[in-house]
Amino acid sequence: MEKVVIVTGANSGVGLALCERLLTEDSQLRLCLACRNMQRAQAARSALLTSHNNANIDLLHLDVGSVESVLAAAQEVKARYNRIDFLYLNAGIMPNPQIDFKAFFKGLFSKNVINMFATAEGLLSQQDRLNSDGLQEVFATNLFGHFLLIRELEPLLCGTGDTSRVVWSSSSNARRSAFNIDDMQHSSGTEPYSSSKYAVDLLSLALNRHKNNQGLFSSVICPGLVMTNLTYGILPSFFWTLIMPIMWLIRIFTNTFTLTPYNGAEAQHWLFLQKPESLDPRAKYHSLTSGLGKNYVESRQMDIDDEMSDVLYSNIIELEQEVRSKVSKANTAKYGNRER
Ligand SMILES: NC(=O)C1=CN([C@@H]2O[C@H](COP(=O)(O)OP(=O)(O)OC[C@H]3O[C@@H](n4cnc5c(N)ncnc54)[C@H](OP(=O)(O)O)[C@@H]3O)[C@@H](O)[C@H]2O)C=CC1
Ligand SMILES: CC(C)CCC[C@@H](C)[C@H]1CC[C@H]2C3=C(CC[C@]12C)[C@@]1(C)CCC(=O)[C@@H](C)[C@@H]1CC3
Repeated sequence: MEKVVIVTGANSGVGLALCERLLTEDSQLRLCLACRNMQRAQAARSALLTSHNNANIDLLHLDVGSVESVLAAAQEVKARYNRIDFLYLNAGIMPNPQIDFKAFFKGLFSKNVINMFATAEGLLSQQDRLNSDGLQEVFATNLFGHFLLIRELEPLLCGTGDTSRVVWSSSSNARRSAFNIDDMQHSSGTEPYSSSKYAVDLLSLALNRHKNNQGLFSSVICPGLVMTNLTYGILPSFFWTLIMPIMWLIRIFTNTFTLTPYNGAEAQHWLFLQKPESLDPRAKYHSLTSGLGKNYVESRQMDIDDEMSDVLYSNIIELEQEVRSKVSKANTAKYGNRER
C-alpha cells in the first residue's frame, strides 16, 4: 500500500530536501506539500517532479500560524486521504533574530566554545508579536498550529489499525531556562524560538504518553545548523558563503554544522526507515555531519521531565478549547445558527 506523507513548510530548506530524499527512498509515496504560499509550493512541486517525474505529489494550502487555515486544511486532508503514515511538522520561524556579538566574542575564548557553536546558547534573541488569533506568532507557528493539526487529524492518525508517526522539527537551541510553564507562549521573554522548541520537546513526550496506545508515535529531531532562509535571516547569505571555510573547520569539532538542507534532513529520513517501537520518546534525533562530510544520526536524551510535559499538555488542551470556542462564536456571529 502506498504511504501517505505530509510535510509542513515543504517549499524550501530542510523540508524540501526531505521531500526529495523521501521520493528517492520510496517512489510509490503519496507526498503532500503543506505550504502557506501556493506559488512557492507549486515551484517546489515542479522542482521535485524534474527528478521524480512519476511521483504523486499533492499540494495543500496550510498556514500553521493561523487557526482558520489549520482547520480548513485539516478538513481538506480528511476529504483526500483515509490515513496518514507520516506527518512531518517541519514549518518553523525565527523572526527578527539579533546576535549578541559581545557574548559571541567572550564565548570564543571560553571553555564553553563548542557548546556555544552547537546550541547558540546566550547568543540569540528574537522579537515576537501577537498574530491575528491573539497568540504569540512563534509559539503559534512552531508549536500550537501543528498541535491543532494533529488534534484535527486524529481520525487519520490514531486507531486506523496501522501505526502513524508525527516528527517534530525541534532544535539544539531548545533550552529549559528559556521556557516558563506559566508563560508558555513566551509573551514576556526575548527567546521565543528557544522556548517554542523546548515546548515541542515536552509536547512530543506527552503525545507519546497519551497516544501510543492508539497507534500514534511522536519523535523529535534537530537538523543541525543548516544554510536556509531561516539562517539567512540571522546573517546575510553572502556572509555565510564568505565564512564557509571557517564553518567546515568548526564542523570538525561539533558535527552539528550539517550546513546543507540534504544533510540536515538526515534524521527525518532515518526516522522514516525505523520501526516506531524501537524509538525512544525521551530522545532527540540529531542530524550530524563529520569533519569528512559523512552524515549520521545520533540520539541524545532531552532535558525534560514527565511532570512539566503533562502540565504543558493540559495547558495546551485548555488553549485549544478556548480557541475553538472563539472560532465557533465568530462563526455564529457571521452565519447565525445555520449549519455550515
Ligand atoms: N536552519 C537551521 O539551522 C535549523 C532549522 N531548524 C528547524 O527546521 C525547520 C525548517 O527550517 P529551515 O528549513 O531551516 O528554514 P526555511 O525558512 O527554509 O523553511 C521553513 C519552512 O517553513 C515554512 N513556514 C514558515 N511559517 C509557516 C507558516 N505559518 N505556515 C506554513 N509554513 C510556514 C516556510 O514557508 P515560506 O517559504 O512561505 O516562508 C518554509 O517552507 C524549522 O522548524 C526550523 O526551526 C532547527 C534547527 C536548525
Ligand atoms: C560560525 C561563524 C564564524 C560565526 C557565526 C556565529 C552565529 C551567527 C552562529 C553560531 C552558532 C549558530 C547557531 C544558530 C544560528 C547561527 C549561530 C548563532 C542556530 C540557533 C540556528 C537555528 C537553530 O535551531 C540552532 C540549531 C542553531 C544553533 C547554532
